[in-house]
This record gives sequence, C-alpha cells and structure tokens, in this order.
Amino acid sequence: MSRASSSAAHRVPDGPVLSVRDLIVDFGAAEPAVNGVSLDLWQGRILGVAGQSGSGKSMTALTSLGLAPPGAHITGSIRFRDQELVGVGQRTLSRVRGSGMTMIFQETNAALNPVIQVRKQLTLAVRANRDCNQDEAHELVVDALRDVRLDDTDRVLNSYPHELSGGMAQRVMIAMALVCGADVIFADEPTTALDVTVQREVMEIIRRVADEHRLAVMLISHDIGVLEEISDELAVMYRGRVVERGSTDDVIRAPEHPYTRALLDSIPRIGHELTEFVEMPSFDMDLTSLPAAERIAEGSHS
Ligand SMILES: Nc1ncnc2c1ncn2[C@@H]1O[C@H](COP(=O)(O)OP(=O)(O)OP(=O)(O)O)[C@@H](O)[C@H]1O
Repeated sequence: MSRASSSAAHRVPDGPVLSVRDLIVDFGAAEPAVNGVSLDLWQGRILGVAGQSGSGKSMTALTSLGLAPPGAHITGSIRFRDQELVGVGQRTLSRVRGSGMTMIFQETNAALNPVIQVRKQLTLAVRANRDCNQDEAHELVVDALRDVRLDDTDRVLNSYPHELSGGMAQRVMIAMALVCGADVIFADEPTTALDVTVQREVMEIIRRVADEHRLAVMLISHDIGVLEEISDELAVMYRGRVVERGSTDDVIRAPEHPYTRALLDSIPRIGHELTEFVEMPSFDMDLTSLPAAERIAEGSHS
C-alpha cells in the first residue's frame, strides 16, 4: 500500500470536519488525562495518534464522541461541523454519535451483539440512521460489505459474530460505520488483536474507505510503525499532551521531539513492513522544558 499515492494531496478539503481545541479532560488526578489537546480531522484524511499506554489517546477520542466517563471535567472546544459539542446535552451528543461520528474498537465483541445475526445488526443500524425501507437498507448493507471486501455477503449476513474471524468482524464494524453514514471514524487500536497479515488488510480497507467515502479518520495505535503506513498526518501524545504533530513523512523522517524519537527507536524496522506491537521503553521527561513541536499551522489545509 502506498500512503503517498493514496494520500489526499490532490484533494482540497473544505475545512476540518472535527476541530478539537485546548481540550482538557480532568478527573482531579495530579495531571489531567487530556491536557490541552488541539487536533483537526479532515474529510478523506487519516490522522494517526501514537503514544504509550495512558497518554490520553482513547480519552481524547471518547470525549470527542461525548463518551467521557462520569466524573470527567471537560473544558475547551470540540466542533463537529458547525456544532459545538462541549457543554451540550446527551440528546445532541447521541444524535451526532448516531449519524455523524462513530468508533471502532479493538474488541469487536463489545460492539457486536453476540446473539443477533450480522444481517439484523447492520439493517437496524441503517434504519436507525437513515430514512429508507427494508429493501433499500439491504442494498446499502450489501454495498457496504463489498466496500470492505466481504464479497461473500450472504455468508457474512447469515453469521453470528462468533462465526466471523477477527479480521472479518473488524470489517463488519467498518461496514457498520459506512451504513450509518458517519463522517468521522475513531478507530482505537482496531487491529492490535489481529495477526500482521490481517492487520495490513484491515488497515488497507480503512485507507480505502477513507479515500472513497471521504471519511475523516482518527486512528489510534501504540505502534507508530502501523500508523506510518497509513496515516496522512501523525500526532504523538505524551502525558495528556500532543507533543508533536505534522505530516507523516515529516514526523517519520525528521522527528523533532525526543519522545517521538524514542517511539520510533522502539520499533523494529524491516524495510518498511508493518511491525508487531513492541512495548515502549519506560520514558519520562519534563514537558515544560521542551518546545512545542507542532508543524501543522492551524488552517494550513485550507
Ligand atoms: N474513568 C476514569 N477515571 C479517571 N481516570 C481515567 C479514567 N479513564 C481513564 N483515565 C485516565 O486517563 C488517562 C488517559 O487514559 P487513556 O485511556 O486515554 O490512555 P491511552 O493513551 O488511550 O492508553 P491505552 O493505549 O492503554 O488505551 C490515564 O491516566 C487513565 O488512567
């Protein structure tokens, strides 16, 4: 897969579909879980978010979706299209979640109902989010399954989730996002549980649906090597902050932040193959002593 060839360089985005500014998610611990994060998601582009466990990747995504856990004190701004989401009620958040933004998790078991056939789950998802009859819903579902290269649609539709392989279940989750008509997908470690070959296939599908459906994707991974293959931009998080962000090529070729360098040094490199996850070495630094290394000036895409 060539990230360069599939990148959105030829496209002129209208503006970010999701804009996060100065987001703080505080549970009253010594440091906020998310500590002043600013990010943009653009149609047709994949933002890879890397960082070690506990750096705030998932909390940034969950909060953007209005799913921060109880007890979180949230400040800053999350704008989805023209709608500010910080401070709005659950009703608005669940409307936006239903049709505008969705999340794909590592654990498909948590998202797919084990006792309902895939056909029914996908059809219900369509009908909850789109005004269409049963036949139209079926057509949308079949198209979405083909989009994620599940061409044996009857077999998949007649399956229960436990009858699918991990890679197939992850593709069904991506199809679910497509049939809901989502503009933004948060994919949180979607391939960590899969073997390397299947991981690559699922990543290629994420890249393709982002391109073809102009989806904005935030792809979260411990493994910057996986993100390197697929992302247009990279953001590196450390202790609740984005310590570096920029085009993937810039960040990989010339990382400016010591933490990014440590992340890159921690992955085995065999050519530029996708690598299996390798735990980050222990790393601690005083962030206040370091310059911010943000290389995407705000609005540089417009
Ligand atoms: N419900 C909660 N209450 C208090 N703190 C929480 C809660 N959930 C998460 N945190 C804290 O928020 C911080 C960020 O966690 P988060 O899950 O976003 O990290 P992460 O980078 O996604 O890590 P991982 O890769 O392990 O999922 C952590 O310090 C975590 O302990």
